[in-house]
Amino acid sequence: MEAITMMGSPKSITESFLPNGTNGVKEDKTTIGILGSGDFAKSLTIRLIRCGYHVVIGSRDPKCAADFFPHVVDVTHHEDAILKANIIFIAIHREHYSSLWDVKHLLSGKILVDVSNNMRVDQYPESNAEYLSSLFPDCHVVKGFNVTSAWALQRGPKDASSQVYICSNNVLARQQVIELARKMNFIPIDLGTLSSSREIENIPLRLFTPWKGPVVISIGLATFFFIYTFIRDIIHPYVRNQQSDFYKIPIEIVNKTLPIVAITLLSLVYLAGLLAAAYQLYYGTKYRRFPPWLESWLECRKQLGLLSFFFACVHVVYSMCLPMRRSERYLFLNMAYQQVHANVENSWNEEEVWRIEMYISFGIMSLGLLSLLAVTSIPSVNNALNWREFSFIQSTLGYVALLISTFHVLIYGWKRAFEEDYYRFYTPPSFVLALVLPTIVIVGKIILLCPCISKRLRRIKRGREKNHFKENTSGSAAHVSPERVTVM
Ligand SMILES: NC(=O)C1=CN([C@@H]2O[C@H](COP(=O)(O)OP(=O)(O)OC[C@H]3O[C@@H](n4cnc5c(N)ncnc54)[C@H](OP(=O)(O)O)[C@@H]3O)[C@@H](O)[C@H]2O)C=CC1
Ligand SMILES: [Cu+2]
Repeated sequence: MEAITMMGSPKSITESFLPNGTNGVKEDKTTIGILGSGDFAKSLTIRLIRCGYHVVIGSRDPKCAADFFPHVVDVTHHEDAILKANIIFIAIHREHYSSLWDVKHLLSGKILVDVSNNMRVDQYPESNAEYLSSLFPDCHVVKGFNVTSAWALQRGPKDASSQVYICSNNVLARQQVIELARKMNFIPIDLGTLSSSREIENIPLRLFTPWKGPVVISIGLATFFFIYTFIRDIIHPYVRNQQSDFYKIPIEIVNKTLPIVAITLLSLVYLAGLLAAAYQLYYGTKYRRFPPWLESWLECRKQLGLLSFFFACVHVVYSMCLPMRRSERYLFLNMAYQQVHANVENSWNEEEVWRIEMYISFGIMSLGLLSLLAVTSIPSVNNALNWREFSFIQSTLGYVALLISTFHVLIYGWKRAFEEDYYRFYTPPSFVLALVLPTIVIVGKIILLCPCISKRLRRIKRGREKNHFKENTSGSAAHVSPERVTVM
């Protein structure tokens, strides 16, 4: 641990600067300094005051800045503020850090909390906190609080759900700031040394990173199947028979697209695991790294699964609303009229009745299973399960869900696809496209379940294969093995 010299009241960093600590501040309250009087400084001040701290603001123009702070806040010059506090938040942008150069001698030994963010990921060669530390090597720079917004800070300590990531090269300074964060009703996460600050600075710039790939895939699939179904079910009949079915676009065409996307995404979840198993079988080891594309695919299975669940849910809502449509009523009345006209008393068709009953039943069952998979992917639920239980639900029941969904699609489409119109043989109906991937996955799983293959796979997973040691010493351990990653 490096030697620490403190300016201001406490002589050692081990002394507490927090409320109820014996830091020698005249008032019972601990003084926290903030340099800068912008949005973040204002919100931070409010939160600190609410949590029982005394705040001193260091500003270039204290007179002007004082108007924006409650009267209990001491708004003063940088020099004065630095002398009055030992934990000092640097609430100014990185570009202006060097303006503190003049007060460098006063900052020596203080804990500087760097709260800054950047505009872009990895904007500068070194993180802002590391830059601050290089400017003021005699200070203990702690990175933190940057993941919270000025708005979230103002909402007050009642909203005690937000996490803040803290790191510093000085363990005691880090502990002080962690304790401060806790007292401010944040959940502090200790990320170790200042080298983590770059990662912490990149956190607020992330925008649903793990979701990007799966969302792009879903949108791509939805667009493709929508256009395909539109051409096939609307444009083709129009060109061929001048039949105008454009009214089907908002509901029927969309509702044909949704289940295809749902089942394709669910197949992608399990296809990744199958490919990983095939890879391990091929190389005879689990200690070989997967190619990067497969690794990323395995890592986004949860998002793919949840998106599949989302599309399935929307499909259910659309399907339940089908009878509400005016078009459905007209078609129904027309059919009844034609039936009367043809003098048919009873149009009951046993085969059709069974087909639809089975179709709906399989649909409900697959939605039930998908819901179960989605619920067990919630971290708190997932933590309550042991690995075997989790793997049973996510793997075994997941495959059952895929099988049932496949039946659901098959029962719906087979009759319409092969009996209605000859042109359907030339262009595969959407439902046939929807069945390509699930069929590959189900057949792949059946092959893996063959006794000789599953026995070999089990040996590989237990690390008992002959070439395991050879591969292992080459240092290419698979970080994402198929059984290690959350399936959904
Ligand atoms: N706003 C937010 O929600 C969040 C902000 N942050 C970080 O907090 C820091 C402050 O952000 P924010 O309050 O929004 O920014 P503002 O622009 O609102 O305030 C910055 C403050 O820095 C001081 N300042 C401006 N120019 C200079 C200069 N040339 N030299 C010295 N000091 C200067 C000013 O204070 P004065 O005139 O009193 O000297 C000014 O009020 C930034 O690093 C930002 O990344 C982090 C998370 C969220
Ligand atoms: Cu359906």
